[in-house]
Amino acid sequence: MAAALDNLRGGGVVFGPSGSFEEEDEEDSPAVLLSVLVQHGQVGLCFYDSQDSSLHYMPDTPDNQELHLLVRVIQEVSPHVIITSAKQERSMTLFLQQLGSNPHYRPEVVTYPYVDFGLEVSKQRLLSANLPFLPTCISERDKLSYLSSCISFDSSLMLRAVGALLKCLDRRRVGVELEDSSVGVPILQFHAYTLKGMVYIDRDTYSVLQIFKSELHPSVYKLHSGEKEGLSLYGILNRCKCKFGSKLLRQWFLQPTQDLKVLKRRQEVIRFFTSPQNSDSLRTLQSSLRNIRNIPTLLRRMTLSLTKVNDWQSLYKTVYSAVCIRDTARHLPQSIQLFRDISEGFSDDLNYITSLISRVVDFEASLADNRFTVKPNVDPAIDEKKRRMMGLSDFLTDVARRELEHLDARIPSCCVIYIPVIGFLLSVPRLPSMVEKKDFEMEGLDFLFLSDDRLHYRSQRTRELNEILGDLHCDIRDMEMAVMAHLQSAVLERSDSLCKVLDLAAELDCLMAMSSASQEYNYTSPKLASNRKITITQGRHPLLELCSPVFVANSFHSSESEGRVKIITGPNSSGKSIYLKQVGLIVFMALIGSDVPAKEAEIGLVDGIFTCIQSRESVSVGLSTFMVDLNQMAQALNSSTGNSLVLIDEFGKGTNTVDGLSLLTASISYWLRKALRDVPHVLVATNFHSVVQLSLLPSSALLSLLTLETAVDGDELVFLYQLKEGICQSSYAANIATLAGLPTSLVQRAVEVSELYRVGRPIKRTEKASLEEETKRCQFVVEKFLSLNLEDKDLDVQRFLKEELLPSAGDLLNRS
Ligand SMILES: Nc1ncnc2c1ncn2[C@@H]1O[C@H](COP(=O)(O)OP(=O)(O)OP(=O)(O)O)[C@@H](O)[C@H]1O
Repeated sequence: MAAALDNLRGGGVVFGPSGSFEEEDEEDSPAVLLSVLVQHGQVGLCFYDSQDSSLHYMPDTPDNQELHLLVRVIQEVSPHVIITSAKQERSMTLFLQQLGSNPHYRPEVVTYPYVDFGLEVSKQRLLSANLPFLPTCISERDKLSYLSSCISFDSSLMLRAVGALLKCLDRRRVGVELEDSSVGVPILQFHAYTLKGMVYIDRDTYSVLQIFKSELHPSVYKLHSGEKEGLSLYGILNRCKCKFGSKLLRQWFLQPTQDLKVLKRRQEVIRFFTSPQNSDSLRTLQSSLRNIRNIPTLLRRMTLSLTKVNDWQSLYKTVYSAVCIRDTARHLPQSIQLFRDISEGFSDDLNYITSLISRVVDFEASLADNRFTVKPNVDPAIDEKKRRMMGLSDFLTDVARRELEHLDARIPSCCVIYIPVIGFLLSVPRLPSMVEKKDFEMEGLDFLFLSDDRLHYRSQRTRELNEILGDLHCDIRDMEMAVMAHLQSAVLERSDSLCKVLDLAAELDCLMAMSSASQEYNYTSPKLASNRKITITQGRHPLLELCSPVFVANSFHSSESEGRVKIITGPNSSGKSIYLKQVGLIVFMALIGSDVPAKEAEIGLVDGIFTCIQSRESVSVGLSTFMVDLNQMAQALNSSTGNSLVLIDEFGKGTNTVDGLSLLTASISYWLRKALRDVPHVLVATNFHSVVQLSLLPSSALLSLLTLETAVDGDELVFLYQLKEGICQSSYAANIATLAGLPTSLVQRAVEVSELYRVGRPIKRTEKASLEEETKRCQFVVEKFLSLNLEDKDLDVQRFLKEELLPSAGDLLNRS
């Protein structure tokens, strides 16, 4: 971190510690104020740029111990003021200390009490901020709804940082110094900020694409977190062997990148391990990786001298395994950067540490005694003391015999024992006559205690033994602790090498995990390019293909010549959403360096994946489902660029059909009317067939219409899941409803109403009698008919038919 921070140079004005400008002639220079909060490995930040009065926010993102991400943000933004909480995590304190020691860049650091970073306080500050683009009469509730489309309310750390930033802006009156005090600092626009090279993906996208999916564990009360990973992309790719590998993989998932250098570094390793002839190396390395333990925790314990026997064992195993990994990596092609880094980066310090530990620590004895024990021949003084300890029992028997000669004749036997800290004692059995404490007194002996019906005394002889032999046990212990302290400092001196092991081992672990998944699921290595083209040949959905016995692969081509805006229509359940998500997932996988489920793929790197797919209702701001939809659409419309991927599924169905359809049409038209280079890759799945049937969209070479094939077999609708060009002519809703098990009569009535509605004829209400009544009526007619005497000359059959049978039958016919 120190090196990275040393590279930081402030641009423009440098604030002095007092906040005053140091360069007078730059009094009007714009200022950038950055507010940041770091908690539990996550960074939430935002900054205000006074040049255009804009507020930029970065959704909460995981960062490592050294806060590399924050360093990069500060490098890129060069804030003049950094606002943070007075209550900080250790990583942030270290970060600020390092920042203070950089002579080239000295931003002013402002700390506010932790309460200024409260979530509710922040929301209130945001609501009362000067937002000139909002109408003055807007209600607080509407304001909150509107703001939730400008700034991500899901990222609580970032939102809390916004609160502190607004407080600072207010206090300093940035840009409104000469205005009346009632005029607040204006915020003219909100921007989502992503580091150069990073890809924007919000939390909803992670959830709808099932990149992560946490499920509550059934035995939740037994577990700490109570959560486990459900069926998700992370779940199927995470085959890491060490905890740090899994952690790094999660970070890669949360920070997809456009950096071709990084991605190609990952791809070359995956390509190597997916080749069947290298599977032996993969297995060898994976078995060594299993032993890599949490090095930072071990080192921290060492600095606090809290190292336990288990820690020494873990450290030894870790370093020994690291040496094995290095030896294996040295035999692998050194043209692959990671193997070269491991061969060179795993230094001889590791050999030194392993040989030192194995020479010094007696693991067997340590485990038996549950304390650090030194092997023989490490320290002659310890060996000598231990020898004396060993010979002590014979010697003490001798002493005891001589002591017995001087004792009261009633005492049948005695022994001399050694108790650590207390020293040597004379131990004699208690006689039946010894009842009271005064009975324990013996001449020339000092009574100490009674235990197990034995009396313990200090005698002249045991006093002498204490002086001559000292407290042997404690001495040995102290001396061994001194050896341990030496060993600790020898290890700590080489902590840099150990930390490097962890970083490279975690990277290797992730890449081998991704290689195993790629091999098992038959993925392919995508070609990465920095053009604006995405070509996926016979792509598959990585999760559905695992659950479905047959999966139909589909291709995706998006470029200026093949169209960048695709509208997919198709009956319900025909596979539209799956196709949309599969494209999103394949692009995402390419952006983390993974292989992808397709026959071939060429992915032009995208700067963001925006989704407008129904996920969950946002409880954080109390928005309706439709409002969440609109927020997502607003985000996609406002923030996507010509290099983004936008996935829209069923937008507009949360409101009245015509309004939903209009909003969807207007949104697609907005993109189609943009300059060619600004049109993102857009994929829209919709059940509003009128969008294409009524030709509501402007004609454009960038627009292509796709549908998913189905076939009708008699009354039955068969889904073929095959994508083809064209428009879906019917929703086949009736067939699907029957497939779903709705009563036939109900479906028939729905078809009838739908047809009447389509041709514009009146729809009459039906009042159907209950089945019971109908059966009664039928029975009545049949009984009447059977009771007729056809031979009766007076029988008026005509009357019977006209007056009794026909009205009942007509009634029945009308009702059926
Ligand atoms: N390519 C495919 N191969 C095999 N089965 C598929 C494929 N695509 C979809 N399916 C199956 O079809 C089901 C429905 O797919 P999906 O949810 O994508 O339909 P949809 O067209 O989006 O429906 P709706 O319009 O009702 O949302 C999936 O759960 C899956 O079982």
